[in-house]
Amino acid sequence: MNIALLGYGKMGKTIEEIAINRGHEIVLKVEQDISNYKVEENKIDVAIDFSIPGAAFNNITTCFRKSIPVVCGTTGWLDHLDEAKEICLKNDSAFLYASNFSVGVNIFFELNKKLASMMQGMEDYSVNIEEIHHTQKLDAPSGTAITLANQIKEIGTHFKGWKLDKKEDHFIPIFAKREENVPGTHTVSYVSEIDSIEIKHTANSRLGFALGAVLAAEFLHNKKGIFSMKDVLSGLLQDNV
Ligand SMILES: NC(=O)C1=CN([C@@H]2O[C@H](COP(=O)(O)OP(=O)(O)OC[C@H]3O[C@@H](n4cnc5c(N)ncnc54)[C@H](OP(=O)(O)O)[C@@H]3O)[C@@H](O)[C@H]2O)C=CC1
Ligand SMILES: O=C(O)C1=N[C@H](C(=O)O)C[C@H](O)C1
Repeated sequence: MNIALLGYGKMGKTIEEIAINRGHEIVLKVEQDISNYKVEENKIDVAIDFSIPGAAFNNITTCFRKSIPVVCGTTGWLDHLDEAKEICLKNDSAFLYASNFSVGVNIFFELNKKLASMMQGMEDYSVNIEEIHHTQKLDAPSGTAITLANQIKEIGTHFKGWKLDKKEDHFIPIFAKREENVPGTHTVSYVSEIDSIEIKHTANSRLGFALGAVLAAEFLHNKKGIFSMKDVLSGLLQDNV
């Protein structure tokens, strides 16, 4: 496949390595405002966006308008996600967004839902989420932590949403920490006076995120519509996990 990389930082470079190893070609690297590039001249099969929160929406909708399918992992721009999906469908293109592309985190998402439903009605426990990332990260909380909180909110009907770095009634607290060189660690804890129950995912490098993004791009090639990592991993993540 001919792949365009929208964003060529830590993730863009890791994706390039994996994509080439899997026999793909990188035909375009967008590192600044996409209007400075002649996107249509590159016979792009799929674009993969790991850029910055302020650029993702413009990058991906520019591709949709040229009927280029997009895999997007950029976090921190989700207020515009529904609008991006609309523009994708209007232009008969294809889109796959995930707050986290690693297979391990997608298994962790399933565990999170299972634990949230087991903890329903356990009033002695309060839930909180902690995420730890490298100090260059632009957004907080992480997109993955927001996905975890939204999953808990959908199951535990008394939650109205989440709050960053503070405890408030009816909201799930997300504590965001920044430490040198941490690729991404997420912990969901249920705490009572008697004991604590925790589930935790630790990324040891960026390879898992990048491999997942390339698998998603291979899945999206020649498709139209809106997809998720559940579609990519459907054989692996069965409903009865
Ligand atoms: N969904 C997932 O699985 C994962 C998501 N992420 C997310 O991916 C994003 C990128 O992460 P990461 O690679 O670590 O970040 P980096 O900061 O290393 O890379 C982002 C790159 O985008 C460049 N950039 C700036 N403006 C534009 C533009 N208009 N168009 C294209 N590129 C631009 C930056 O250039 P410059 O430095 O010159 O500004 C930088 O090189 C983040 O939002 C992060 O949260 C990260 C890992 C996994
Ligand atoms: O910025 C990062 O590095 C990461 N961002 C994603 C997020 O915000 O959840 C995914 C991963 O944790 C790494």
